[in-house]
Amino acid sequence: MPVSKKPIANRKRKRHMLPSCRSCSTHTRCLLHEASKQQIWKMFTTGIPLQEKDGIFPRHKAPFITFVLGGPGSGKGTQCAKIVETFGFNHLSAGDLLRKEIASNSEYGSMILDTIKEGKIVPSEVTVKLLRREMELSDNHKFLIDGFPRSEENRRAFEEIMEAEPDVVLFFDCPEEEMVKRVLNRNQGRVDDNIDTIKKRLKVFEALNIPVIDHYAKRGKLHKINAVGSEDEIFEQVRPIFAAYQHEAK
Ligand SMILES: Nc1ncnc2c1ncn2[C@@H]1O[C@H](COP(=O)(O)OP(=O)(O)O)[C@@H](O)[C@H]1O
Ligand SMILES: Nc1ccn([C@@H]2O[C@H](COP(=O)(O)OP(=O)(O)O)[C@@H](O)[C@H]2O)c(=O)n1
Ligand SMILES: [Mg+2]
Repeated sequence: MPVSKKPIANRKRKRHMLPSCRSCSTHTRCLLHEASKQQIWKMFTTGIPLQEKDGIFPRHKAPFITFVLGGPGSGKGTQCAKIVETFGFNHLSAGDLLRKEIASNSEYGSMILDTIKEGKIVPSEVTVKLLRREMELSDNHKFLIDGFPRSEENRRAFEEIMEAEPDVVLFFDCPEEEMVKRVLNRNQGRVDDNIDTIKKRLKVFEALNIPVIDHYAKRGKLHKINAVGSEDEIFEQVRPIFAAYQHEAK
């Protein structure tokens, strides 16, 4: 699955420009600090660029947020790669960020690993912090947030912490049989790509993710896509959605 193509040097430069914080010992932890968050999100939500005196490099564009939903193996990651290529979004996969956290031996690593093996949902606070850090570091204001929110708890945590809502929500609708087949053939060495975990994940999807999908359908934000067909056929359903928003998202 593709990760951000942003050069590392760029990330370091941005971190360095963030305000130093009396409560935190490093610039990285400072990203999670309330004051920094409020400044960035004040600008994100009002669209008013920050001044140098605000302590962070001025940005000029409000974020354009897309949530990408669908069951395990429905093709979210595959279609996100195509959207990135065609429309230039920053792809943030919640699952990839959690897996990176495991690989980096973070304090949450073993809890995340156990949760993923069980097909359950990691506490929202952890996932939203990871997403927030990536969004704060991004030079790109167009975000594809893949595999999130997976529960009403995820959704509410994002809204509260980020003080933002998605502009667009995509739902890749795929029959269970097809999802199971795809996951079992995925071949990426994932600990959760086995029949036991996939069965649990499908139950969790029905119980926790469908209510989120219903929520956005009621709010008129949901774009339901038939996820059966070739990758290109599916992308031809996705393309017009972003083409219609292209002016707004620029
Ligand atoms: N339209 C498709 N038809 C068949 N296989 C697909 C299709 N789209 C993706 N796949 C394959 O299915 C597997 C799951 O796709 P992925 O994009 O990882 O889904 P998700 O992120 O929703 O779990 C991958 O091996 C991928 O190559
Ligand atoms: N918002 C999220 C996203 C993923 N996850 C965890 O990460 C696992 C893999 O998510 P993923 O998005 O990479 O999975 P796919 O739908 O791509 O197969 C999920 O089954 C959850 O255990 C989570 O807890 N919360
Ligand atoms: Mg995925």
